[in-house]
Amino acid sequence: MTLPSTSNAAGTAGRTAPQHSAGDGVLRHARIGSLHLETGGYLPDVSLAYETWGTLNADADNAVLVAHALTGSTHVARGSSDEDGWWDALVGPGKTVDTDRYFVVCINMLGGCYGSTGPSSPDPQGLPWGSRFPFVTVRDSVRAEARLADQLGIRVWHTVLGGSLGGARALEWAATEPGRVQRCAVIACTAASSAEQIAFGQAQLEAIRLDPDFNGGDYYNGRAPVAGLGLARRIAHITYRSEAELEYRFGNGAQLEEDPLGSALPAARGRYAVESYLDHQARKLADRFDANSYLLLTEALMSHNVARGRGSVRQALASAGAEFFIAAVDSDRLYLPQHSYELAAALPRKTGVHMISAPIGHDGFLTDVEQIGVPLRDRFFGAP
Ligand SMILES: CC(=O)SCCNC(=O)CCNC(=O)[C@H](O)C(C)(C)COP(=O)(O)OP(=O)(O)OC[C@H]1O[C@@H](n2cnc3c(N)ncnc32)[C@H](O)[C@@H]1OP(=O)(O)O
Ligand SMILES: N[C@@H](CCO)C(=O)O
Repeated sequence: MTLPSTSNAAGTAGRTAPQHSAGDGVLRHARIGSLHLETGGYLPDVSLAYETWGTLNADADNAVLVAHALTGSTHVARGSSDEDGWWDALVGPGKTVDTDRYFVVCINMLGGCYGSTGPSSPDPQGLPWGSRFPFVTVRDSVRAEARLADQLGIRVWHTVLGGSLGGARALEWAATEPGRVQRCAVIACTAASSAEQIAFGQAQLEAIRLDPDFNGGDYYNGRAPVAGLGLARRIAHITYRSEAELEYRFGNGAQLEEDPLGSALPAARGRYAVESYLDHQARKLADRFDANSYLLLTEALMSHNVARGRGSVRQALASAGAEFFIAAVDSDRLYLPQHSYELAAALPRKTGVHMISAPIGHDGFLTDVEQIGVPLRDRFFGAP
């Protein structure tokens, strides 16, 4: 298994402001100090990985934070390396989030495996944290990200936006740091995880934990639990796609290259096309993601509840100074549009829900993101 870099080595020392205002989509690390976590855990030395694009202006009022989804990285847009970004259609020169005008920042979530301190990072003794890495919440990550914003000289975000887990982070930013978020876009996400979302998450967690190679989370000196992680991804991926899309693309047919004449019974051959597709998704994720980070971020998402400790959702967001943009995917069977309407109804100011019309389901917030380009530009990113 190839793991992305999880180095704790900070590219910038201590709490001094990094000397870069012009960004280029290059991975950087910032040490933000120790963190006491919401549920009692403690991390003595936290490093956050991030990328930036564009230039922070003299008034520092053009900074935009983009939050990635569950398995996303900091690479939201192309940079000097030309490697594709996961929201290239939305973020870049001349795009809705125009990197010629805005200073765009994307931070790997605390506990992730794209460079921020996570379970595969070394503890103070130099050993991987593994099973000893504490439970983190979306709120913990926001508190950590706020320290990085301080280091970058960003007192207030022009906009914070994200989809799915990234939407949860954006919403939590608006509630946790109400004075620091002017605009907030929550896409394909809700105010709190539902029972069904938690249930899907739990099945994924069990798949990983039951892999003998998981070893309670301490597997860094042995084989990684790729089978468990792959099974978790299969379960998740089914929820990310719609029944109609799977039917249209794969039906009940056999995997074609194994059955060029289309004559075999897939059941007899043991492999349907949709199985092959899920196997591919499983392998792809297991090749790029750490199982402990997958567990940790999934648990963080399961615990997402912007109202926790703040009364109702309405009360939690009452003091949020941000203007909101809420979007959902019409075919999403994981983050139901109805829940986005409920979130919109709880906001301090009347806000509609922009509907992304895509047949594929939840992943539509990635594959069809261009559909929010115009409304988001109209609402948040109009003329300078
Ligand atoms: C390094 C990083 O990737 S950072 C992370 C960035 N990504 C993110 O933030 C989100 C994570 N990404 C994703 O979830 C997905 O990549 C998405 C949602 C963006 C992709 O969605 P889509 O474009 O609809 O891709 P789709 O689900 O059709 O999958 C296509 C893949 O399935 C493969 N495939 C299609 N049918 C079959 C089949 N019958 N058997 C086997 N494989 C198949 C394709 O060959 C293709 O493979 P590839 O991705 O290796 O090129
Ligand atoms: N496909 C996305 C969906 C999560 O919302 C991901 O892997 O991050």
